[in-house]
Amino acid sequence: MNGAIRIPTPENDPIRAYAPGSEERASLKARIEELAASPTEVPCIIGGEEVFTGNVHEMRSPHDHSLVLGHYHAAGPDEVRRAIEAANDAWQSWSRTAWVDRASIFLRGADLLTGAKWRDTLNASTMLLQSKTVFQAEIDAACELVDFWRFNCHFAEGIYAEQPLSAPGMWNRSEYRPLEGFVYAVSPFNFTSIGGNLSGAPAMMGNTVLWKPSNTAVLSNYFVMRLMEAAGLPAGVINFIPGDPVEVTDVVLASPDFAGLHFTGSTHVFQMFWERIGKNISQYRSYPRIVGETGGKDFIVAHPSADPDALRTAMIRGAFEFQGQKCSAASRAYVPRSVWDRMKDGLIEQTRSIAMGDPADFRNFMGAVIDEKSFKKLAGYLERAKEAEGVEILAGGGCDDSKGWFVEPTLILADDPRYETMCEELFGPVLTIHVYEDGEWEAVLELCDSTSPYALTGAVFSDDREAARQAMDALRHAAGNFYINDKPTGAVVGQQPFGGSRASGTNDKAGSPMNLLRWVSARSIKETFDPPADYRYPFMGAE
Ligand SMILES: NC(=O)c1ccc[n+]([C@@H]2O[C@H](COP(=O)([O-])OP(=O)(O)OC[C@H]3O[C@@H](n4cnc5c(N)ncnc54)[C@H](O)[C@@H]3O)[C@@H](O)[C@H]2O)c1
Ligand SMILES: N[C@@H](CCC=O)C(=O)O
Repeated sequence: MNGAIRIPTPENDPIRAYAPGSEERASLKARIEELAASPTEVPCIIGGEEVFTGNVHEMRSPHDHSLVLGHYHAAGPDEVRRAIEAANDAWQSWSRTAWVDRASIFLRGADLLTGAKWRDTLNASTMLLQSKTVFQAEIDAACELVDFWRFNCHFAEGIYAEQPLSAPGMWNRSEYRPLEGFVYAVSPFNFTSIGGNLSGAPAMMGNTVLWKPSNTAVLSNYFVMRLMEAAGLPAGVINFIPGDPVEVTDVVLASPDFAGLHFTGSTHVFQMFWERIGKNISQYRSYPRIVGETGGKDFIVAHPSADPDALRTAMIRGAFEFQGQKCSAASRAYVPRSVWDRMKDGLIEQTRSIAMGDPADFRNFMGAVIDEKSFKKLAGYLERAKEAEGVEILAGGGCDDSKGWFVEPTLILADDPRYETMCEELFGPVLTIHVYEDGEWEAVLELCDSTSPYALTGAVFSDDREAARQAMDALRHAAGNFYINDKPTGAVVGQQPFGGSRASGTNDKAGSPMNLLRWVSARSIKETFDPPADYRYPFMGAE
């Protein structure tokens, strides 16, 4: 196509309210009922073909064990090899496909997702299999995914426009080539949009992809794959291969065509990937790009000038929305005694008032945690907290697995600021609070900075500008997303590029040009218009 094409200027997708009596509410509820009543058979999708491997696994709702939402067919080593072949075949044409054609597919996908058909399907499946409330599903599976695709097209346009200077007699150009090989996208259970972005971002930049979704989020992720196909994604560009993580990964990492890892998940899994890739390094055609956003132990630190009402609201929303299963969730708080005395009762009362249950009942604020493994891990922390000296459970602390994996929103008060729940990522609805004496502000900042190996998100609450500035400085490397007088969750694409450093990841900021740059390998092209025809420099030989 001739013409300097311009991507439509993106705007964040508005969050729908699903108000009682609204058409959108009725339509979403109908889709939830439909998906719950008619189980879905999820195949692998390899080279555009559905592959039913026969190695089937149930998909059960976390808030209702008896509800089977369908089965997915797991990829084994043969299917993974087929997916690598399909990705390599598709690479021949996709890596040469014009930017305008690649962009239009993702822009179309985003547009389709603003309509009821796809929006309801992605939201309903996220509510049913990941136990998200309507609001949490909407900001993730709908809004954030629309934003990832639209904003990334806009950012990619900026990358392609970045061109070098040309001295007289030449024309210099930067060509942003896709990587030579395929990208392996490995996504977590907790954000449907992350699956669409881990697979979509490299594909948008001209790469082909093997996408291994989390086994506890297959349903919504499968519909994301279907949506990309409906938007026109050619066969083999993204290959959807749910399966045993170790088995799938063994085959992927053994391929010389492995060119990049786009990972989001826990820190220990990412570190395992890094080690294995390092060990295999000499067998790859190129140095694989490694991008990983991982765990967090996200903090709220309050100054004596903090507004107790704003602080309480941020603690509750930051810690308990989506059952605390956000990498950004507030899980440790440092509160000065004077503020604590004014907020404690309200915090406990409001935490106890939280409605928990089936997300299909739109009145619930929380659903269940994702699976039995997570339930047991959380139950273990709560049991130990009940016994530990200097530790008090102020609200919650109970678990109930009779119908689903329900863990109560829990507030723990810990005298020891290095008690285990102040340091380790629990990934559940548990907030541990350490109360400090008002005069220890600077010491508490140092404590907050040094307590955990993570550095993902954090927030300071202060009505004193100087104190906020001190916190920003002292905690400069403690969080990749830092909030002043706001909860540490809920980053919006295009507004707060997301990611952390230290043990929290490579901080390549999902949904930003920094991330997209990892999926291209630039070629510098110099074209000389009138090449010299004599090897001697001008005036050579002259005294
Ligand atoms: N920093 C971020 O942006 C961000 C965003 C979301 C989630 N997270 C983190 O993700 C974690 C929660 O998600 P999760 O429970 O799905 O994480 P997880 O690490 O258990 O799984 C993530 C992905 O890795 C795969 N995997 C697991 N073990 C593997 C292995 N041995 N080999 C290969 N692949 C393997 C899983 O199947 C899944 O697809 C938390 O630690 C959270 O903080 C981080
Ligand atoms: N980007 C999301 C968190 C994603 C990880 O779970 C937030 O900012 O809350």
